[in-house]
Amino acid sequence: MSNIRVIIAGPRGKMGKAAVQMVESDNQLELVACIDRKYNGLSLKDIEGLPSLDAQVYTDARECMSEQDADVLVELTTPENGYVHTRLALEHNIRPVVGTTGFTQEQLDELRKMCEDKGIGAVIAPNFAIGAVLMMQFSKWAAKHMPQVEIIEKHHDQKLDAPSGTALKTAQLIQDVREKQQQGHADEKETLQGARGADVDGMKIHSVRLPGLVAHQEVIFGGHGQTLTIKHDSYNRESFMSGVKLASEKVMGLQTLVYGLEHLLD
Ligand SMILES: NC(=O)C1=CN([C@@H]2O[C@H](COP(=O)(O)OP(=O)(O)OC[C@H]3O[C@@H](n4cnc5c(N)ncnc54)[C@H](OP(=O)(O)O)[C@@H]3O)[C@@H](O)[C@H]2O)C=CC1
Ligand SMILES: O=C(O)C1=N[C@H](C(=O)O)C[C@H](O)C1
Repeated sequence: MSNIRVIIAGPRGKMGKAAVQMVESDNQLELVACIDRKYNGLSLKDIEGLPSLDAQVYTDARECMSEQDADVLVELTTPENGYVHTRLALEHNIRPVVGTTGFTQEQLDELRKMCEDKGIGAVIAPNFAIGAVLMMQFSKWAAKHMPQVEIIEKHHDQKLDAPSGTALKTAQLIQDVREKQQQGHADEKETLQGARGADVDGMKIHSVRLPGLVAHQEVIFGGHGQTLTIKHDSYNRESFMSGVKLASEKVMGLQTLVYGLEHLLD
């Protein structure tokens, strides 16, 4: 089988660097180019701190996608740029594999429509770590039986979006099995705004940002005389790479947009 030709957007970022290394060491995937906002017209090997690879680097995403005969775009930048790159990829019949979080529901709906109109696949995964995918699925199951639930997500202090994509996806999965309901005392009042966190149908989401953290989430369920905590920790960016690899392979056989890695697991 021929290689899957990959463009990576954001190769100098924390996730981008890990993705470049993963693709470099993989037999099925081939890095053909990168999209970087600082460097243009160089080879990856000319950029300090990146592997010695010949892939060409572009600042202009449109130029990159027009010139390169690529199969997949691995998008790991920022919410704003990520959306633009994902649209551009679909316009060029390049399948997006998106780790970037912070897209709005309207943007997701628009991208899904583009995929369906064109009959090509895309994967948008709020979390590529298998443990996080299981944490979300277990939480959905638990919420059927213990519907009083709060989510605490903790991330490094360079993160742009809050709450995290993982926390939002967890809340959406729980919404599928839980009726909207008031949690806490009916007369509860915040004496300091924000004390009770963000609200999704009565379920609260709390976002912690501190140096030293990578990506962590606890989903806490309360019942009579008991609590259940489902917790996941990513300690490094390699934890996400088997998911990026799986998505880059599976997206080749999709004709629509898949939101969440769970849809690609057996
Ligand atoms: N789905 C998942 O499993 C995971 C998703 N994420 C998400 O991935 C994204 C990236 O995270 P992370 O690597 O930690 O962030 P970083 O800030 O470390 O990296 C982002 C990179 O994108 C670059 N960039 C910004 N704009 C552009 C552009 N227009 N063109 C090309 N490159 C651009 C930045 O460039 P510069 O260095 O010049 O600023 C930076 O190098 C975030 O949205 C994060 O939430 C993170 C971890 C896991
Ligand atoms: O920005 C991050 O770091 C992460 N972002 C994703 C999210 O918003 O859920 C995935 C993971 O939590 C790391």
